[in-house]
Amino acid sequence: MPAPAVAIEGLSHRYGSHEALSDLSLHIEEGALHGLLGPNGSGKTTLFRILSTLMPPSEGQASVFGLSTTDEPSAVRARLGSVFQDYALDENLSVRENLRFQGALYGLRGEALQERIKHLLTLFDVYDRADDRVDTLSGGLQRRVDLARGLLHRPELLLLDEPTTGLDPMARRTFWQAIDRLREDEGTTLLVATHLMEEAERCDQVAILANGRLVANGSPDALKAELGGEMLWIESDDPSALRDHIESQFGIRADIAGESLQIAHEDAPQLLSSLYEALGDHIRSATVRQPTLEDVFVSRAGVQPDDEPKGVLRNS
Ligand SMILES: Nc1ncnc2c1ncn2[C@@H]1O[C@H](COP(=O)(O)OP(=O)(O)OP(=O)(O)O)[C@@H](O)[C@H]1O
Repeated sequence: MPAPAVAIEGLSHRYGSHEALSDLSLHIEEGALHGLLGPNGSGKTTLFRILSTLMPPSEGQASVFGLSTTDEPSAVRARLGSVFQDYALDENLSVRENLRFQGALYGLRGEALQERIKHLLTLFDVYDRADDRVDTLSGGLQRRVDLARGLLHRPELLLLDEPTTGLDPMARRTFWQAIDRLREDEGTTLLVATHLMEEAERCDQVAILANGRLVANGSPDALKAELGGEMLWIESDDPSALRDHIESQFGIRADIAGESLQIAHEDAPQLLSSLYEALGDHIRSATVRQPTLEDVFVSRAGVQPDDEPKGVLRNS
């Protein structure tokens, strides 16, 4: 069997005494679009730094297509590309100049480099802006140029760290269309950190990190099915008091999500009528619905997804 695109075994990382990653094991199959979800500070960037060979882990190992990130870092770097939140473009240079410069760092030059630049910019629908300075492009276009930059050397694995932060919904959609074209065209394996549930829904597999630990991993449908049955959302003036009542009187788990309580149950309507009977005074309103990935996140990570960090990009 070929090695998986990424194999992470027993990975831990400490900054001083703070454990940012804790005994993480995870495989990413070749050709997959694998999402990485987690609250702020859950260890996503730390994992990306280790995978991209920027630092060794404190314990455990990670390999990319069978190559160890610590023992064979240059071979790993040749096979992976990264597009991180702070994009790596020089705003004072044109799109083409940026890509030529980046290509040269990977030993690409001449006709082959020109062709590769043209191919990627055309694939991502920005070729008509090739000779414009980067600072004249909208945020959405800059992200697509940065994506082209990360792909110049034909990496088989691409790490994307919150690639659409700061973009409006339209620019986000266009960015994801570019990703779809990339997968069709080059079959690239993608690991993408995101805080957006609709982006995680697009992934074949989703891993959820909380406090440096892997708390869930599977396809979005499988993760939702694991919650079991339907979701009951209850609004209350005092969700934590209501949770304590429910847990002690009914012996079932309830998670607090903002002003609501979230309960997964195989017969949520029946449970709701029992709750109304016993604790009606504490319930402001309630809804029953099919589980979403956000429900999975709340249940596994124990917190609600973070709000979008404030971006400074101009959109379109
Ligand atoms: N260089 C560092 N020195 C000390 N602590 C660090 C360092 N980098 C990260 N940390 C801590 O390690 C933990 C994991 O951080 P990391 O940046 O990997 O999380 P993250 O999931 O990427 O967060 P975010 O979504 O906010 O980018 C956090 O508690 C963070 O404060």
